[in-house]
Parts: sequence; C-alpha cells; structure tokens
Amino acid sequence: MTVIRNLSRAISQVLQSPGCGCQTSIVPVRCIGVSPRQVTSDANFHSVSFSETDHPRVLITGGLGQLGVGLAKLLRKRFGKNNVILSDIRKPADNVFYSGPFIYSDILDYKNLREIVVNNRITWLIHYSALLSAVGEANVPLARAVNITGLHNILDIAAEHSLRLFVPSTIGAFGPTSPRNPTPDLCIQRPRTIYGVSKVHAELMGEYYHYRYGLDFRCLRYPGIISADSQPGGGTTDYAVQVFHDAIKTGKFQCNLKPDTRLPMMYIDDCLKATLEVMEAPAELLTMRTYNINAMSFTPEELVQEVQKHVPEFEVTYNVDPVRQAIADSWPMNFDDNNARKDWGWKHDYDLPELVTTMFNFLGSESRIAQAN
Ligand SMILES: NC(=O)c1ccc[n+]([C@@H]2O[C@H](COP(=O)([O-])OP(=O)(O)OC[C@H]3O[C@@H](n4cnc5c(N)ncnc54)[C@H](O)[C@@H]3O)[C@@H](O)[C@H]2O)c1
Ligand SMILES: C[C@@H](O)[C@H](N)C(=O)O
Repeated sequence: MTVIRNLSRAISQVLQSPGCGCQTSIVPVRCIGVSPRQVTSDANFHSVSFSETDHPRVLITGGLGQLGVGLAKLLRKRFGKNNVILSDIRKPADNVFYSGPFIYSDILDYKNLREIVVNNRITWLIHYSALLSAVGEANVPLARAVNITGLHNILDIAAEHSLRLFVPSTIGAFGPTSPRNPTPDLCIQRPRTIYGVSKVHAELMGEYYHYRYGLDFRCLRYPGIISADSQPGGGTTDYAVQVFHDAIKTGKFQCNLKPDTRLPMMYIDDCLKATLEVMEAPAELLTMRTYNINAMSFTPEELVQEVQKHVPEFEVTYNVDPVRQAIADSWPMNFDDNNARKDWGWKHDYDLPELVTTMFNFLGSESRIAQAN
C-alpha cells in the first residue's frame, strides 16, 4: 500500500510542477507541437517535459495596463527577473523598461506572437490584453478584434506550444438575467456589452480547448480591481480608483455611478496573488477551469463614508454616466466564490477598511514625496 501511495504521490508531483501543462497524459515525454490551425480533427496535445526545479518562462500580454506591471513584479520575485517578459503595443515608462525584459507584441499578429514564444522558450502565457467595458462600448469593432480575434491567436499559440494559459474573465461576463446577489460560478450568462460577450467567449473557448486538445487553460473572473500605482484602462469600476486620487488632490470627487450601485471589488495585491495561486495550483485540485474570486462588495456611498474617515472634509457629487450606469446595473452585486475557496484555498487579505487605509498610505506618501521635490 505504502509503495502504491508513494508512486501515486510521485506521479502527481510530476503533474503539479509549475511548467507542466499536462492533464491528458500521465507521462509527458516530449512536446508534440500541433496547432488547431494546422491539423486533424482528432489531434491531442502533449506537454513539454520539465525538470521540477525549472521555473516557468512567462509572457504577459497587454502588460502595460492596470494589472500587468504589478503581476510582472510579483512573478519576477518568485521566478527570477529574466523569466518574466512584459509585452504591449505601447511604449513603456523608464522605470518599467529598466525593471526587467520588455518586448513589443501585438496580439493580432500571430506570426510575431509565435516568434516571441519560440525564441524565449515561453511556458506560461498570461493574456492581459483587452479593451475594457466602457472603452469597448465606445469602439466595438476594435474591442471585437482585440478581445475575440486576439484571443483566438493566443489560444492557438498556447495549444501549439503546450503552454499553461491564464486568461482573466470578469464580473462583466454576467448580465441582467444572471442572478446578481450572489452570482454563482455556473448560471445564465447573457452580458449586454461587447466586453462581456468577448469574455464569455474566452471562458467557453478556453474550456473547449482544454477538453478537446488538453490545453492547460486557467481563468479567474476578477471583480473591479483597485490599485494605487497604476491607472485603470476605461472600465465601469474605474470610479473606485479615481476617488482616492481626487480625495488627495482636491478633496472633491464627481462620481459617474449612482450612490447605491453595488459592485464586487478587490485590492490589486489580492488579485495578483490569486492569479499566481491558480497558476501554481495542482491540476487535480481544479474541478473547474473558470472560477469567480471575490473580496468585498460596496456602493459609492459606502466607499465615500470610508474615505471620509481619512479625509473628513471630502465632498462627493453625482453626475451619472448613463452608459456606465446601465452596465453596472446589469452586473453582479455580490460574487459567490466558494468553489475557488474550496478547491484551491483562495482567501482574500483586504476588506474595505484595509483597502482604503492601504490606498491612502500609498498615495499619501507619494504626494508627500512630490511636495518635497
Ligand atoms: N482592471 C480590472 O478591474 C479588471 C477586472 C476584471 C478583469 N480584468 C481583465 O484583466 C486584464 C488586464 O486588465 P487591465 O485593467 O490591466 O487592462 P488595461 O485596459 O489597463 O490594459 C490592457 C492593455 O492591453 C493592451 N492592448 C490593447 N490592444 C492590444 C493589442 N492589439 N496587442 C497587445 N496589447 C494590446 C493595451 O495597450 C493595454 O496596456 C484584461 O483582460 C481585463 O479584461 C481587469
Ligand atoms: C470589472 C472589470 O472587468 C473592469 N474594471 C471594467 O469595469 O470594465
């Protein structure tokens, strides 16, 4: 019995090693790189073999947005600076450029993506490029190209090169006919934004590639993310970041959502921690490939009350943006993330008071430094 237990533990350790993207085969001998673009209907993907001490070689697409730079910092601490490559179509700031490898990559250029993956021996792909909810509604053709066509490129590259692939989804993948309080992992998903539609598409395509081709696809539905040292890229939850900057700069804030609009939110450190944890989770713990994650849920009114504990004279007025309000009214109010907690031990660190204190500590010290210079 002991021998069998040890043997099965050894096999599962091989399957759990960070670089191993294999679920379908117990003995991943070598990579057979077959792309769904190139091949037969019954193709099966196999993993590259890795020694257990190997670190993954990570490529982050869309890395200059709100989340990518922070994720690169976290992953570089864990896997080494040169094992994590940031990429985007924009020009990086000096501090980002000099903090580790950066490369130009347009996800709509399949050949260029493939070249980057091959030349850098990438094993993990974190796909952050996207147009968010509000900017997506302002430019539907571009959102469709980046969020859907771009995703197809990413899926094919990941399958062809046996990568472990992370694609974030969002609370925006639900719509007005979904249960909103709370919203479980599995329920009706009929979003009314191109952003939401593209994210449901990503969830379904990723899961399909997983079951059809053995792609190691992993996906978390993020709530609205709040960060101090990076700006949001044009979403419906952006107000919850701007409020801190305005409280410090002017003591006044104009909110573009109604005071009682409740949405799930999360501090960036929790979001990045969850992303690393799900990427490192042993495959056999994942009973699903797409999980809700949650930390807190609040309205603008509740956030303002918490902000006023730090800036008592803080004033807010409401000037509702009908596009953003309609989007927010169709999204979850509370997120049910019990499956993530049960399967791979997800646990958030920041609640609302902790988040607000952390934001003010960070932004306050930044503005003191700016005043001193
Ligand atoms: N920030 C949030 O609150 C939040 C919540 C849920 C899900 N997400 C998801 O997390 C991911 C990262 O979010 P973010 O807030 O950092 O987004 P962001 O909008 O701040 O950044 C997206 C990046 O994608 C890049 N990009 C656009 N077109 C591209 C192309 N053709 N090729 C390569 N890059 C391109 C942009 O230059 C930008 O830097 C997105 O997929 C988003 O949907 C974010
Ligand atoms: C929620 C999330 O996907 C993004 N922050 C948006 O509002 O569009």
